[in-house]
Amino acid sequence: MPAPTTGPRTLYDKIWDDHVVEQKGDGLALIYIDRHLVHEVTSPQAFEGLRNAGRPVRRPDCTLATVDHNVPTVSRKNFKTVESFIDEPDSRAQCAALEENVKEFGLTYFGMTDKRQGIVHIIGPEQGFTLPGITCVCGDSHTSTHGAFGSLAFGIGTSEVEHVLATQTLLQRKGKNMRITVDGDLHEGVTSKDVMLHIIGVIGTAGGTGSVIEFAGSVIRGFSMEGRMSMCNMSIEAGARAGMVAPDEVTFNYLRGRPLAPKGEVWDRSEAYWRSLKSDPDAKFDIEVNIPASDIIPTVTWGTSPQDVVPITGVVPNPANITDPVKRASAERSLTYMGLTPNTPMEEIAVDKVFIGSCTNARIEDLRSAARIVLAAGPDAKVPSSVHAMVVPGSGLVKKQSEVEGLDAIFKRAGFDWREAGCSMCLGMNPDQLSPGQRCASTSNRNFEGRQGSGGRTHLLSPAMAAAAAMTGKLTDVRKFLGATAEANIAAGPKLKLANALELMDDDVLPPPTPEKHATSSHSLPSSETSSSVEKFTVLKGIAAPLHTENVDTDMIIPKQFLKTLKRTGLANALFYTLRKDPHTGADTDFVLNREPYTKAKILVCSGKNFGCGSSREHAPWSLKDFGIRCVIAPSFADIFRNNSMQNGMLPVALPQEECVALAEDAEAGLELEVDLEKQEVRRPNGKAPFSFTLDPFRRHCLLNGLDDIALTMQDAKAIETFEERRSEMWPWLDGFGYQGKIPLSKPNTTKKMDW
Ligand SMILES: CC(C)[C@H](C(=O)O)[C@@H](O)C(=O)O
Ligand code: SF4
Repeated sequence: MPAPTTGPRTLYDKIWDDHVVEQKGDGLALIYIDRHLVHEVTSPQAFEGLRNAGRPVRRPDCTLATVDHNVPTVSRKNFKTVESFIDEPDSRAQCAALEENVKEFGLTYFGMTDKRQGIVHIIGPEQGFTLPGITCVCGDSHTSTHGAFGSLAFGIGTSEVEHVLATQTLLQRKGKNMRITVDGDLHEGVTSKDVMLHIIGVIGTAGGTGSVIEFAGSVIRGFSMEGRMSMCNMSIEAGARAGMVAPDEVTFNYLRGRPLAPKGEVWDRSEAYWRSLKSDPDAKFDIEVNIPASDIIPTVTWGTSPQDVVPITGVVPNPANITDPVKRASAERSLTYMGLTPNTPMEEIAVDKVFIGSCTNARIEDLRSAARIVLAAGPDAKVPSSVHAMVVPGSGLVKKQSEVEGLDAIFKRAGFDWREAGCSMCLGMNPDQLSPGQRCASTSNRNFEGRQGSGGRTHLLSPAMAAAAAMTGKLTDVRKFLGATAEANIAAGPKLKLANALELMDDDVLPPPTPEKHATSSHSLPSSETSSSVEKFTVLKGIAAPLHTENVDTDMIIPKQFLKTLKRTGLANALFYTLRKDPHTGADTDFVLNREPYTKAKILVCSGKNFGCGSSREHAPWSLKDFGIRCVIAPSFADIFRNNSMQNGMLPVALPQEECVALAEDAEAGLELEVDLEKQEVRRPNGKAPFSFTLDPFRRHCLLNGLDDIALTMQDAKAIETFEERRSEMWPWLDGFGYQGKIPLSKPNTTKKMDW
């Protein structure tokens, strides 16, 4: 057994210690993964890797798949097959590929006709697949959502998806412990979404980089599981690897009776363990942030980064007041993109679309809070004809519950569009998209350029605020929908029958999955003979392209339309597509990578902080590599992007900002740089002194030798088997996740109290 952290421990330390299979030194460890969620966008290349290597999925009983990003949200009444239902060929191909893969590898799958289908981060908790104390991963950045249960949950790239499918483990470096405490009383109208947007505004989108955030304080304790999930969901927008909340009565009450949660005596045992999952009173956090609840009022974003927040009572900021030139230029660009004039009151901004949905805010409580505002507007209030407002429940079960409760009728009566479950307009990989110039009040989590559709403008806000915007046609302080008149309108509205979600989960027995081709292997790892596909990185000399942008998000590196590929290659043209192509003519712009000599760049030097923030798409490093860039130099990197790069033989070099600025000047002059990984230095032209950098020794060794993680992990087969034996003894509820025959299933407990 590896040595656990000594002394008082944080919740993160405890979960980490409980999952270390093999300590690799220098903070790096092979950790066991208890739960793996899979969706259609980031899995095809991983399954292909398994297929090519003849590897089975090691733990189908710990793996759950669904389709969410590409699915159309129109009625499925006439659904026959994915092939006939999805018009767009690439979306169709990705969904069809997942259907094939789950059959071939024998995985449990909630497909488009299954009422449990939905956004991967909604269905995991809903089913009780997500549990306290577990490690949970998915090829998706918002896996952080599941941390709300007191689990260590984080997004991974496609190479890591393959690694987990094959070995049920991951090589991970332990992050920093960060605690954000929100204490005090919240003002009326302030929700968990406002709290989180406010936090991101305070710490910035790189504020949590390298850390796992534990959310604490009376405000978080007072939130429901839905509220906690919304907060942990957006930990990724705060730059963190994961977010978590210690489990408590709220958590246990939510989980009790869920189809895949432990039952009977096993429940009692698991609950006793879960109660030990909290940070020790003297545990040390590397970073502590305290936020007074009284500082927060309903919040909305004005720009193209989630940190661009302002109270709804505020005005559009004026870039002229920003002294840092990179930041000022970014703000100016954002305002131009958003079509906003400095100093405009936020409440004067008219919207064309309202989107209530996404893994941040498409749970039952979110829809109830939006419906409440619609009711508060009065019996005859309607969404103005200039606005298209849509509600997209996060899962088939959320949809069903809302319909039993009558929420759909409230929305439809007021003129909202009521849709089927999926990611929808959060990202617009399906037909739900903004047109250029359209402005949307959105309950999702990212307001990046082009996120909801090329040229589309996104303002992030809470479900209640989104509903208020839908009713008025402009961004609106939700507090205008509170008070005596609002209460009278709600009281006079339709009587709602609050339903119990558990009663709708009648098909709680999952058939044991049976693979069509690959035998499942629960106790032996496949051989490590497959040759490594990772290119060695030793010395790289070449043209460096300068980039002066803060927060280079992954949607900017490669927009969503290119995520529909089933391959890892052919993405060179997709790199920085929206910056490289004129949206109207399709002609090349004068973006740096379109100019000589940078069309041949091998290195990218970014002078602004936070390169690669946003999604877990490995397509970002794939497209850089395909273009010919194998090294990015920047002041800081988002964690997932950094990992994804190294999985592909690429080197992310973090240097102090002033050194990045100096290298960008060399690059501007068209001079070559030389990156030497052995010596850990970046050599500059004209005899200027080199800059040193450090990379952790293990990753450096792997890159220098072109070693691939899966082959390395195969060598730890014995340790993994030993870990699994111990896991079955200590946490038996983690084996089999409720498959018939493993853990006896009883009918759900239906006594849960329901509140608005
Ligand atoms: C497609 C997926 C890789 C991506 C993510 O990781 O976040 C998506 O869910 C998103 O929200 O951009
Ligand atoms: S952030 Fe949006 S696109 Fe990504 S998983 Fe959540 S709902 Fe889907």
